[in-house]
Amino acid sequence: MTYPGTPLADVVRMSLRPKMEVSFYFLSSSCLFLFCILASALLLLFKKPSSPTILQSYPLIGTLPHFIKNCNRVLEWSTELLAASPTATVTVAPMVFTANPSNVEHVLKTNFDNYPKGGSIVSALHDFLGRGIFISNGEQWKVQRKTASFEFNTKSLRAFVLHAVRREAVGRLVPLLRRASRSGEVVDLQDVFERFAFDNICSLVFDQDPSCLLGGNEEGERFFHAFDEAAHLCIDRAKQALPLVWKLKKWLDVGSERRLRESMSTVHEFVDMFIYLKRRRGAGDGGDDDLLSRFVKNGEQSDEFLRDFLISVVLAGRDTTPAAITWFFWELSSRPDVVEAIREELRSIRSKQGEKRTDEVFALEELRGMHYLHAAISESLRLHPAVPLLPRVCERDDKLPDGTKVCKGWTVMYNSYAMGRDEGIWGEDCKEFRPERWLEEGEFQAVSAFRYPVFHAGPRMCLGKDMAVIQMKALTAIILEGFEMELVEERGKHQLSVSMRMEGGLPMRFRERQAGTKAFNLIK
Ligand code: HEM
Repeated sequence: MTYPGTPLADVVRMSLRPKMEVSFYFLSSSCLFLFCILASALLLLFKKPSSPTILQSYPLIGTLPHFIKNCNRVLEWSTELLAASPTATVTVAPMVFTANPSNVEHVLKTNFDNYPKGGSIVSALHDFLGRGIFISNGEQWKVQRKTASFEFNTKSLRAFVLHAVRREAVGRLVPLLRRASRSGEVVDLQDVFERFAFDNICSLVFDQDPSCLLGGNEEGERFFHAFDEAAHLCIDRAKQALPLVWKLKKWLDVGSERRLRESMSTVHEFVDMFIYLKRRRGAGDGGDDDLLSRFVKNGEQSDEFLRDFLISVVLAGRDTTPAAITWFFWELSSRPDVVEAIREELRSIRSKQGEKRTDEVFALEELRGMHYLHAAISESLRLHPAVPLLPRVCERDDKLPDGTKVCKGWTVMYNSYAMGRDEGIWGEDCKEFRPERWLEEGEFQAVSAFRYPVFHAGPRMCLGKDMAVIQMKALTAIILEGFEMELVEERGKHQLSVSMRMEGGLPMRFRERQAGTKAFNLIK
């Protein structure tokens, strides 16, 4: 394994530090470049774009000033532009933003091969994810997708997921909320959900329990923090308007790039160790329902393949589900009517169970039957998609269904946040949180994934969708049956990282419910 910070980079770094000898040529061309950027940024500040769908481009520097001005608010910026565009598509060459379902279908399905993953996000994540499913294309992606789809669709994996959720919820989450409700302590529910999800995904992927929710396992905490830091620093790379800056820092092995190298190396060490232990113990010996055991048992994949694949899966599932459920609980905190409707559905399912089961957690089939809860979760994801913006890179010149021209090498970015708030797709009440819009005669009705690409769409659609919905339903049922909750500080601003988190966390106070289930003492 080679990392940045090679001997050559060290030599250069050492020689640059004492006296930065900058040539006259470099200095003058840098000044000219900076002058162009400043001049254009000023122009941009005082001048309105001439067209709502094609943003102004400047001599020499093209659309760079737009990106520099908005690189820390790409989501808000692109949403504003899309709302003002009659076709819900805006060109800021070399980028096209779209919230148009026909364009989304074209890019994600009809012309799938022409829009692989690439660009700044892939180069930013490459050191961390290697050739993992999340950023690979072509044959490399197909092989992983095929094997993973098979495993993700097995009944035994779903049962395993639910078992892990129950164990974590009943053994850790409920006692934690009970303690907080008795002491009056405020709980950051976002942090709780993130720790819960990390424990959960590590059980599913490696059969390892870092017990982050308990906060008691030193090695588990080290793994949790290293993963968190590596993921966030990679995304910070992708957000920079000038990738050259992070590439230079990486080459010099300084600042955030040094921290990133260290955290990635910690994550890689842990995952290598899990693979080694699993191979040594032999899959089938003990717990063999986790993904790593399934891959070790079924194939002859190399350790490197396994590591890249597994880290990708952890990344895909670790941030998205907690972000989604945090926003859901934020919506619930101001909607007692929705909370009551969910409780009513839970009561009605419990009443079918008969007396002997009133203190048990719900089974898979019962969770599937929760139509209103499914509608409420989908409604929250519509307004607060965990992955609000996704890019694809165009391989050959193309034209989108609405007539937008896309040149080779350009990035097409679809914005599911803007799509979720689009009147054309959802009607006049599109800004309202109204779970009923998903129900027909009490049954949940899905919509086309191209109009609602919250879990992506087409051949690369999210593999963990069902699993995530099961997890969110089970968790919500356990919390709402057992506790009343109250938001203690105003929240609602988003913070864009691996997924769309809530800025400042979600501080909640809990109170045990008299009418809640008597105990959560059984793990089925
Ligand atoms: C609410 C929760 C979730 C949301 C909103 C979500 C959303 C998404 C989205 C938008 C993508 C496309 C990403 C891209 O192409 O760059 C994706 C892909 C993926 N997701 Fe999820 N996800 C969720 C939970 C999960 C979970 C829990 C897992 C695994 C246990 C998972 C596994 C994956 C994988 C493996 C891919 C890559 C698929 C491929 O490229 O072929 N996801 N997800």
